[in-house]
Amino acid sequence: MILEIHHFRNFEHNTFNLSKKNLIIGENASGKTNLLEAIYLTLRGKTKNNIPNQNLIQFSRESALIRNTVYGKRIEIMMNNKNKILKINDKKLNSSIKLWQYFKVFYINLFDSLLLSQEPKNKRKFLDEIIININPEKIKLYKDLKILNTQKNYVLKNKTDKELIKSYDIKLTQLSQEISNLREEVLNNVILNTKKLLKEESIQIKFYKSLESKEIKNKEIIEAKTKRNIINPSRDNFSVKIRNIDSSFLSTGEIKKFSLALHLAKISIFKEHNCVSLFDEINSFLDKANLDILLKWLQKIDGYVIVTSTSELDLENFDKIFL
Ligand SMILES: Nc1ncnc2c1ncn2[C@@H]1O[C@H](COP(=O)(O)OP(=O)(O)OP(=O)(O)O)[C@@H](O)[C@H]1O
Repeated sequence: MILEIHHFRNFEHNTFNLSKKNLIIGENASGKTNLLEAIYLTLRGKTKNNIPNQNLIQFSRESALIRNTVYGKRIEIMMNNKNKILKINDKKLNSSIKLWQYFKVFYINLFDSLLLSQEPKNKRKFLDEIIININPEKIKLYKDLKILNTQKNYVLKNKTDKELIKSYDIKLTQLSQEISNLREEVLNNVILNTKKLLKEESIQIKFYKSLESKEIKNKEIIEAKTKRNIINPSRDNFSVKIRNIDSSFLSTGEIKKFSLALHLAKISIFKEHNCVSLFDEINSFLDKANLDILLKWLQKIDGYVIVTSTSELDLENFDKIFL
């Protein structure tokens, strides 16, 4: 991977020649996160948290440019305060969604390493990212769901056309079931890999489907009262038990260990060679034994693996780059 960065955050003009496995070492504020953000931006057309352009362009500059040559593709992203222009092999891309077909990208940071202590929305996001990486066409399911949801909400607020609501419910039920089933399927794969990774641990993961929740039984009353559609998969969730103890009772170190194990298990579903996995300072709070288990697994991941840290890590065969 050859990464060229101009006027992006703390990088003035920098070129990085990255091999398949890299450990980026740098002090606080040396630019580790910015480097990973730059890579992610070229592979997804936006930063992980959708940061606006003006915060990405270097202070007092008008524009930023990043080029990335990876897996036989040359991606270029130029941004100014108003827009981003994305090119792939010198051809302009109108939608960044296309990038999902070319690359599988995973970016795990401190926030992701606390997944098990987070709200259900983030757990659904975790599963949806896997689904779309497996098959980018599935984005359409989520788009269709959003449209139907908005339309039904409009009907609920403005009319009392029961027949129309019924027809929306049929379509919404199908879509919700399809999304929940996909989530359950990918979660089962993640569980399998997590169990392989943490050989000695007893880990139980349970998936809850929205359409099987108790709210659905009182659908009519709730919808009449709130004027909002509840036939959707937005109450899907999963719970994790370790040695029969719910994850909410785990220590911070344990939450990190098991959350990272889930992320590593997720990435190891992808055996293709167009994967790029980025890990931003995931080693804090972990004791040596747990860190060793995770680093061992990390070394088995296919494709590009780029890890940042403020200090050396025991990663054999990783090239070291000092910022
Ligand atoms: N738009 C910008 N223009 C110039 N510099 C910026 C811009 N945005 C952020 N920075 C600076 O970039 C520097 C590096 O930030 P970054 O988050 O990449 O550091 P880091 O190496 O990940 O640090 P840490 O180890 O503390 O997480 C910071 O000093 C930050 O203030």
